[in-house]
Amino acid sequence: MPGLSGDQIRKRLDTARLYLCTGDRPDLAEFADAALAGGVDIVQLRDKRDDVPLEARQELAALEILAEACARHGALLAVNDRADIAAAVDADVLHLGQDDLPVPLARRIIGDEPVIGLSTHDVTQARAAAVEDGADYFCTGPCWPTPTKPGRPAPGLDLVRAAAEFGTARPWFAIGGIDAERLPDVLAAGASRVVVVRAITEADDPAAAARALRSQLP
Ligand SMILES: Cc1ncc(COP(=O)(O)OP(=O)(O)O)c(N)n1
Ligand SMILES: Cc1nc(C(=O)O)sc1CCOP(=O)(O)O
Ligand SMILES: [Mg+2]
Repeated sequence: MPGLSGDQIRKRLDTARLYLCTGDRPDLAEFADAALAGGVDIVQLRDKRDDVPLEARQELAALEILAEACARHGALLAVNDRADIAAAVDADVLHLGQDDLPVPLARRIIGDEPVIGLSTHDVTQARAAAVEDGADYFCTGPCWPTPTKPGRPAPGLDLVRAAAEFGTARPWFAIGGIDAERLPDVLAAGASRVVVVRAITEADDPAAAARALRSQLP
């Protein structure tokens, strides 16, 4: 099946509100189907148990499963960190952190079609991601300290408020410690898009958990 064009990917990114990062798991296909049915717009494979990334072959196998689920639901498939893997699987999205490959170098590897996202953790980084050429979207966080990213200091909702004040047209997402109970505070701080891990991956009913988040988003 041919992949989405760059224009199609950017249109879907514009309307995306709920972004899920998930590790590999034995029920990955069923889990992804449930989360996507609940309203997830973008799914990223992010498997860093004990901070150790997956071997490339394992990552490819898991991404093949997620690619099928995303295609079934019209969602975007995201690869974390690795431009080579994103290019190999024709991913829609490559997500980079501040210590990963710089955006222009990753762009050389993946070409013009996929979108690139960038993590930011303070106002200087967020402003750069909002105004400079390069990233197509950015994330601000963590909103709360989170065991999913141990040791990462949380700038909290102050960074969300600052990002909202930029008034950028570039899509941006709040991340870190967000669940259905905390989401109203994140929205009140000015975000309209969120990324979650545990709020869906640890839910007994991933579809219901995704719905509980999606129903609060604009
Ligand atoms: C959508 C999204 N936002 C932020 C991150 C975190 O990226 P990074 O800081 O590179 O940390 P790791 O996830 O690579 O451990 C993300 N992966 N996805
Ligand atoms: C992967 C990641 N990146 C963050 C950042 O601030 O860039 S916070 C985070 C973990 C988010 O997991 P949860 O929803 O379980 O708290
Ligand atoms: Mg990274």
